[in-house]
Amino acid sequence: MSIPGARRGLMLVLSSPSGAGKTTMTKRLLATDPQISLSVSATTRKPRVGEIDGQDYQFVDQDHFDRMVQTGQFLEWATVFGNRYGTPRGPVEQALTEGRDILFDIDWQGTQQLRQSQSGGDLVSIFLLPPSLEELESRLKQRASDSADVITQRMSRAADEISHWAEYDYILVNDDPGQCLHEIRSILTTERLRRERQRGLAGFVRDLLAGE
Ligand SMILES: Nc1nc2c(ncn2[C@@H]2O[C@H](COP(=O)(O)OP(=O)(O)O)[C@@H](O)[C@H]2O)c(=O)[nH]1
Ligand SMILES: Nc1ncnc2c1ncn2[C@@H]1O[C@H](COP(=O)(O)OP(=O)(O)O)[C@@H](O)[C@H]1O
Repeated sequence: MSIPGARRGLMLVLSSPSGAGKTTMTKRLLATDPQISLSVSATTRKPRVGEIDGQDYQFVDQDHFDRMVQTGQFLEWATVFGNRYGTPRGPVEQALTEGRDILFDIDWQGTQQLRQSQSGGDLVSIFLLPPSLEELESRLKQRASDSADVITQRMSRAADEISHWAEYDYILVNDDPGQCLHEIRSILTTERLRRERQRGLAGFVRDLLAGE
């Protein structure tokens, strides 16, 4: 009798208003869980100091992005803060087929599109809230990667982004980062065990009952 092990991969989405901690949680999760890999988005945004092309984002110009749209290379794409962001289709489809999990740091527009896609059943979505708007602003300032204008623009969009909270499966308040990571890992552990994701269960139970 073989114990069921292989399962379908899942798509774990992390969304939040800018500055609430998606990138921080993404990096910590990737560093502690070898079974999940990041969907590297393409963007027309300019790289921040320390961001690596091909690792944090695939940085492309507007023409290149348009060509990717026209040739159907995106699973979803959206305009956020005046820049375009999109999820390349190929690596996601390959990961799911091979039973590997994939992590997305994308906004509510992208999450809606993934939910409606063919792979919508493989989606698990988490929305991160900041403990307060004051704390959100102080995190954006402390990150020191954006100009004052950009920070104002991101703060003015925060309420709009937060208004989509109820579209997500799980809501976490990112106060203590260690606690938040623990909660994300707990969700992942539980979702991996869902009956419909486990392959070979029916055969396992049949053999179990037959005493084999
Ligand atoms: N729809 C969509 N949104 C994305 C994608 N990649 C990043 N985003 C979102 O775009 C927004 C801006 O990202 P970024 O410029 O890195 O700033 P951040 O908010 O500080 O992470 C965030 O809400 C990201 O989650 C993508 O491929 N698709
Ligand atoms: N729980 C937390 N407590 C305090 N600071 C945090 C926490 N999570 C993230 N930060 C800091 O806040 C800033 C914004 O976080 P980041 O992960 O870049 O957010 P996002 O990707 O959602 O825009 C960074 O400087 C990060 O180090």
